[in-house]
Amino acid sequence: MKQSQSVKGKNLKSQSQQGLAKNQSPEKRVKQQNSVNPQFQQQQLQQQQQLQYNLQQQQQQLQQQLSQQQMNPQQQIIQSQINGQPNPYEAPSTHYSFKSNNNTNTNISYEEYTGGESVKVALRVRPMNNLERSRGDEYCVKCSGDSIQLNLKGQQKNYKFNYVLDENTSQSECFLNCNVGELLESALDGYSATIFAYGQTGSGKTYTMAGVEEKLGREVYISDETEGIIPRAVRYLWQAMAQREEQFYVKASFTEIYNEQIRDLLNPASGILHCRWNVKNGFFVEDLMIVECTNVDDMIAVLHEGMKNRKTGAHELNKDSSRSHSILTVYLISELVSGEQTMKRYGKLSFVDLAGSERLKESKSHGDMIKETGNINKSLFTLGKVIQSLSDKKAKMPYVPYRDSKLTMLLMDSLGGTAKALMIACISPSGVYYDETLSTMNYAARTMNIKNKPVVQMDQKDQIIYNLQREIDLLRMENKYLREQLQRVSNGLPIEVPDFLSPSQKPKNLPPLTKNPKMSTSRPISNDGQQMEIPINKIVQEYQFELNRIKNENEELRNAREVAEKNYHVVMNNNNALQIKLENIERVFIGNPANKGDINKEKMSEEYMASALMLENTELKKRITELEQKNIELSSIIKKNLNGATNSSPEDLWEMMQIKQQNQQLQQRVEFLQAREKDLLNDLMRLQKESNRKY
Ligand SMILES: Nc1ncnc2c1ncn2[C@@H]1O[C@H](COP(=O)(O)OP(=O)(O)OP(=O)(O)O)[C@@H](O)[C@H]1O
Repeated sequence: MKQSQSVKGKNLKSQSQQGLAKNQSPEKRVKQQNSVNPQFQQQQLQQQQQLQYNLQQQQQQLQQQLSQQQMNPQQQIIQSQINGQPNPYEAPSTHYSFKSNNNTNTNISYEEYTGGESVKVALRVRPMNNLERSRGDEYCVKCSGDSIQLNLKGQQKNYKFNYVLDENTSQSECFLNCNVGELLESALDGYSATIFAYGQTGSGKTYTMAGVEEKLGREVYISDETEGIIPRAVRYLWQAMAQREEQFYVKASFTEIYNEQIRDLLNPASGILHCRWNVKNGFFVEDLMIVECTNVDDMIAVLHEGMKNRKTGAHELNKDSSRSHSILTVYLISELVSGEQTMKRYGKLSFVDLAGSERLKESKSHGDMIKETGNINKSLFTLGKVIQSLSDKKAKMPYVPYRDSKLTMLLMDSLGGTAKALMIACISPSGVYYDETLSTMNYAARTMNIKNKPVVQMDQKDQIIYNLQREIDLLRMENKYLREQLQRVSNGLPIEVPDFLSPSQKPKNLPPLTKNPKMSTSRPISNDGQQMEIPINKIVQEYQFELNRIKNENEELRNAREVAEKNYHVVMNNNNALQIKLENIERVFIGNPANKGDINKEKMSEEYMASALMLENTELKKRITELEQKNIELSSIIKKNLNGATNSSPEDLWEMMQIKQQNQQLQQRVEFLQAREKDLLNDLMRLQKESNRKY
C-alpha cells in the first residue's frame, strides 16, 4: 500500500464566487458606458449609484451568509440563542410546547425541540436463488414505488420506505436510487455518514455493500457490474475530490466484531482490540491500523485486504463471515486555505455489513456456539434496543443502551448522533423466510423514526466538547435508569441505593453548547447585563469535571446493581426452594396444586378434602367395629377351645396357635387404626381452623 500523499483538487471556482462574478458584470457594463449628454450622464450616475448600493447590499448579505457558514454549527446555535433567533439546525414546528428560559411559553413541536434528520431506509429484495426456485417457493413480496407488500397465506402487511429496490434492481441502480452520492458529498463536506446493511443470512447484505464476496477476496480484483456500494463509492469519492477546491487526506480502517471481540482486518496479528472512549474521538478502537490512501487503487486494496482477512479469520475461527459484523471506515480530512486562514473539516464514512439477523433459536445452541450466537445476538439485540429507544416518539429522554455492546458503541454517532445514515434492509422474496422478512421489515420501519442531528465536524475543540456532552448525557440517562432499576429491585430487599444527589453533588448546569434551552441559563451575565462568552478551555474543564463525577456515580450504581442482582438471585433461589416445599405441603393437605391461587378453587379443594377425610374416618370406624366384633368372636372361640384343651388333638392345638397369632395381629391393627383415626381427627380440626381463619 502506498504511503500518504494528499489528493489535490482542481482549482474550480465555488458556486458563490461564480455568482458574485455574474453580479459584477452589469456594474462594469455601466462604468464602461460614457455618454456625452449631461442629463443622460446624471441619469447614468444615479443608476450607477443605485446599482452600487444594490451590489453593496447583496455583497453584505453574501458576506453574512458566508460568515454564518464559516461559523461552526455549535457557534451558530449559540449565536442564534444570543440573537433570540430560531436555531438554524432545527426543523420548523407546530405542536410541542415547553417553557423557554425567559419563562414565556413557546409553541414548538417535539420534532423541532429534538430537531434532526431521519435515518434513511432502503429495502432491497434479492432475486430468488436456485434452491428457492427449485423448491418452488412462493413469492411473498410485491414492490410498487416506495411501497412493499408482504403477503403469505392471505395475510397482508404494507410498508413504505424511503427507497424500495425490487429483485431486478442492478448494483448501479441501487447506488443511484439510494442517493449514495449525496451521502458521499456530505462526507466530503465534513459530515459523518454511515451506510449499514441489515438482514438475515444470505439476504444480500455483502452483495449490496461490497459485491460478490468471492471476487473481492481474490488476489486480482476485477471491477464489473456486480460490484457493490463500497467500490462504487470509492471511485465516486476520488472523482468528486478532483472537482473540489479543498485538499483532501484520505485514510481507512477495517474492523470486525465477532463474539463481542474486535479484530483489525488490516492487521489481524494485533489480536483482540479494545473499544475505548476519549474526549477527542468518543468511542473508538484502540491500536487500530489506519492506512493512508492516495488513490482509488489504495482504497480498493484496503477493501480487498479486509475481505481476504475476514475470510481467513473465519476459517481459523471455524465460523463464516456471516456471523461477524464488519465496519470499513473512510476518514476524509479536508483543508481549504483562504488567505491566512485554513479551514479543516473531518468527514467520515462508515460502511457496515452486519451479521445475519436470524434468531438464537434457529442457531445451533450448544457449547461455544451459544456464547457466540448469544454475543452476535447481543450486538444485534442491543442494536434493536437502541433503535427501539431512539424511535420511541413518546419518550422525551429515552435511555439508549449504546454501551451494552461493542457494535452500538461504535455506531453511536450514526444512530441518534451527528452522522447522516442510510440503512439498507435486505430480504429474500421467498415465503419460506416470511418470519425473518417480517422481522427485518419491522426493524427497518422502526429505524426510519430515528432522528440524527448531522453536524459538520470542523474544529476539534467543538468535537471534544460534543463528545463530552454526549457522554455526560448518556451517563446521566444511564444513571437515572440504573437508579430506577435499583429502587425497584431494592423494594423489600436490604439494598442500599447510593444517595448521589446530596445537595453538594446535584448535577451541574453546564455551559450552553447544546440546543437544550434549559442549559443556556448558566451563561454568566456581565455588568451591562449581556451574557458573556466563556473561554473554551474553561468549558472543557467544567465538562470534564462533570463527566468524572457522573462516571464515578455510574461505577457505584453499577456496583450496587451487581450486589442487588446477587442478592436477588439468592432470594430467588430461596423463594424457589420455599415454593417447592409449599407445593409439596399443598399437594398432601390441600389437594391439586393446579387450584393454587384461585380462592374459590382452594376453598372447594379444602372442603372436598375435609369431606373426603370424614368419609375415610367413617369407613375406618366401621372397619374398627367390624374388627372389634371379629375380635370378640375369636376370643370366645379361643376360650371355648382352651376349656376343652385336654382332649385336643395336635391339629386343634396348631389351629388354636394360629388363631392366637391372628388375634395379636388384629389387636395391633386396631391400635394402628385408632392412632390413624386420632391423626385424622387432628388434621380435620386443623383444616377446619385454617378454613375458618381464611374465610
Ligand atoms: N441483488 C442480488 N442479485 C444477485 N445476486 C444476489 C443479490 N443479493 C444477493 N445475491 C447473491 O446471494 C448470495 C448471498 O448473498 P450475500 O452473501 O450478500 O448475503 P449476506 O446477507 O451477506 O449473507 P451473510 O449474512 O451470510 O453474509 C450471494 O451468492 C450473492 O451473490
